[in-house]
Amino acid sequence: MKIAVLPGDGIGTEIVAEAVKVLKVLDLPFEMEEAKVGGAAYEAHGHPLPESTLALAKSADAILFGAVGDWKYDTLDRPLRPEQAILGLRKHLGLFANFRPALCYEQLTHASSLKPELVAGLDILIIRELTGDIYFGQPRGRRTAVDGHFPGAEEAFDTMRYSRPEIERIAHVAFQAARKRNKKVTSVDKANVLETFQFWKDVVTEVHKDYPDVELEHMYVDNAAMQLVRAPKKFDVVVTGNMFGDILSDEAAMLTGSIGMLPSASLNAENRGLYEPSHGSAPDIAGKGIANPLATILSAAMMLRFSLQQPEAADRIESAVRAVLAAGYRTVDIWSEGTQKVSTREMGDAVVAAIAGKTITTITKS
Ligand SMILES: NC(=O)C1=CN([C@@H]2O[C@H](COP(=O)(O)OP(=O)(O)OC[C@H]3O[C@@H](n4cnc5c(N)ncnc54)[C@H](O)[C@@H]3O)[C@@H](O)[C@H]2O)C=CC1
Ligand SMILES: CC(C)CC(=O)C(=O)O
Ligand SMILES: [Mg+2]
Repeated sequence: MKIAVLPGDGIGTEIVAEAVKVLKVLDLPFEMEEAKVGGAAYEAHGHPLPESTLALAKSADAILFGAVGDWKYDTLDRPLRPEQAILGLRKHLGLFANFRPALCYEQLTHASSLKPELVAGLDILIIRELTGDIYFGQPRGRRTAVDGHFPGAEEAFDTMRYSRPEIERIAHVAFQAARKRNKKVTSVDKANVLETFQFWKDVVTEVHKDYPDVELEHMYVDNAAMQLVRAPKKFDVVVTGNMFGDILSDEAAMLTGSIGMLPSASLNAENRGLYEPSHGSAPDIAGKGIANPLATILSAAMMLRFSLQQPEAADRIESAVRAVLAAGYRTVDIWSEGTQKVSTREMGDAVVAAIAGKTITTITKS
């Protein structure tokens, strides 16, 4: 078994190093091979997703990905920007189903910006369609407007589109996931304005006929954004398109305490997957050793469960994360009074120690 390790840029290298440490302590029969991606690959090879990196990703049983991007690349032509690497991997590998579980760990109830009673025990799953929508739709570009409010003016345009099979397959994923949970799917759309999302709603409703045991509700995205912070525990599985899912999952991250707590799995039809934290490369904190590595470590656990058939090892990682949080270890993004601020590396070390069965020093509240 081979894992392709693609750390990327910014905090990507720092957090992936901790996840790799955690995977190594499990002593499982797989090899890891690292390659550059994003801005790091652009610097080394002139392209954010070089052929060699793509070939490694295609040949591996699973991919552990950090994050890509930096403000300094924002003036590059779009095909050369670091973000094209992750978009390219999703497209080339057909990674259409993105699972973003938002769990509020008991110890982090007070780390959320919401009232503790709103988030205590939260366990929702956002399923984001990942290879369609306005992020991939063609045509797109710049041109001179021939109509609209300002004919003759320079304008930019993108294309929002979804085909029936694209919607059907993600809807099946969502209903099947809900069957293993609390049997409720909220399909988020903007059917009141966008034809693409009226179609989305119609197709999800048709697919629902195969799952009479699962409750389906439809919600407009603006309301969903509001309900997520009003009463998040009313959701079970949320299924939505690429752009709405991108935005809502960052919002949901704050229900868990921090974007540094939200892992993700992106799967294709063969259940091969790419595993990455839901956040980006965080250039504002890169190099400071303060990034929270837990989303990446928890993504590695998802990788063991979904792609590498190692559910016990995944459980061990998740239990270790609970143990270090219970012991009071906190990176700065989840720190609160009475807990211990630790660095990215110290958090990784604590998870490794917990897996190895070593006693973790409990930090007592002052
Ligand atoms: N999958 C990917 O590779 C993604 C890449 N990006 C790229 O990342 C770059 C930065 O984008 P932003 O909009 O700033 O989003 P971001 O997710 O990188 O950061 C947003 C905020 O969250 C904080 N943050 C993120 N991860 C954290 C962690 N593990 N621990 C503690 N704090 C954390 C950051 O410090 C920042 O204040 C851009 O180039 C963007 O395009 C953004 C999202 C996903
Ligand atoms: C390049 C972006 C589409 C990445 C992102 O924001 C995400 O996947 O959440
Ligand atoms: Mg995002």
